[in-house]
Amino acid sequence: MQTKPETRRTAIEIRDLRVDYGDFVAVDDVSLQVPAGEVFGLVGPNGAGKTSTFRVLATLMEPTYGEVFLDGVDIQEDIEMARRIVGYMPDLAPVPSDLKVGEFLEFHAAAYGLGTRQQQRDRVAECLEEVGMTEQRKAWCAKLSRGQTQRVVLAKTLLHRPRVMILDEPASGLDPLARRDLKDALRRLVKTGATVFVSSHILSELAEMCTSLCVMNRGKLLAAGTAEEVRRLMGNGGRRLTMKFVSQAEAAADWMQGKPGIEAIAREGESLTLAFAGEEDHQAELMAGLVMAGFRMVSFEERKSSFEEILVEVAESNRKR
Ligand SMILES: Nc1ncnc2c1ncn2[C@@H]1O[C@H](COP(=O)(O)OP(=O)(O)OP(=O)(O)O)[C@@H](O)[C@H]1O
Repeated sequence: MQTKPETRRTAIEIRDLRVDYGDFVAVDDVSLQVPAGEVFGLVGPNGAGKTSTFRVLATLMEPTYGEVFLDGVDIQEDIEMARRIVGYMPDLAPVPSDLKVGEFLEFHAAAYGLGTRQQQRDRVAECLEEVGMTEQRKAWCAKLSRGQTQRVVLAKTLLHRPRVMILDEPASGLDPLARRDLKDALRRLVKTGATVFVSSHILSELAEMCTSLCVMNRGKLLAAGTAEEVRRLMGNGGRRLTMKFVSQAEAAADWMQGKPGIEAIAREGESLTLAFAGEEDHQAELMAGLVMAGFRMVSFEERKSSFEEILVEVAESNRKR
């Protein structure tokens, strides 16, 4: 029996979002849909426009133009409802040094109007448990480590049971163990039906915790999808071809100049590494041509550019401008 594919509702929809600071365009016509239940990553180098995008989603800033829908609610039409839906954890959010963890969270539970005092305390206990900080309830905020502080701020973000969580660089400065705990907490959250949109400028931080992701650079969205789809889209199928010759590598490099798909050739001794973006046919013609021209090849290896390499190239191309 065939089952109908499940269509998931869209938790975050961004349409033609633009954010200007004076003459400077920080977010440039970004459109994106994030299905419910995802841990969705936003990757980009410093200054890409991640925080500006997130601040609009969190209703902290009005866009120059564009629309944002959270769980179907137009955040500019119904800001009150949007604020009930969204939970925002800013980059390096401060915690008050003169409060204990429990006091800090109870203050916010009261500010959110989360029922009676007892219900507020119970909710604080649940959120502390969710982030693995139950034992620190009586600790002074000032005494917390960086990872513990991040977790307390995450607990604060969870208090009002947001259906859409916007987390700006939550893993920055965390050690691998704390990152794993964060990943587990996010996975648990999406199982309860929440959607998480999380940013980082370091892909490896996100790759392990996200189901899908998008890449932003200089205000523009470059690609979105699974890590593999994004790699394909951004790398333009880019791959490295490495070949080793018995001799005459330099002559082989001359012979290959200008052939279809070759973007760059680097030589090291009798080895050549090609940045190659051509079709498979071009690759086959290249190999056959080399052999027919009499170049004696010892080995030939194809390697796809890793996603991290593509991101580094993006960041470096910014620097060169
Ligand atoms: N209030 C502001 N006034 C003027 N320019 C701003 C303002 N806020 C951000 N910018 C600029 O907008 C661009 C995008 O900044 P944004 O903070 O959104 O990027 P980001 O991807 O979060 O960067 P980072 O990873 O460094 O935090 C940057 O060039 C930044 O200098």
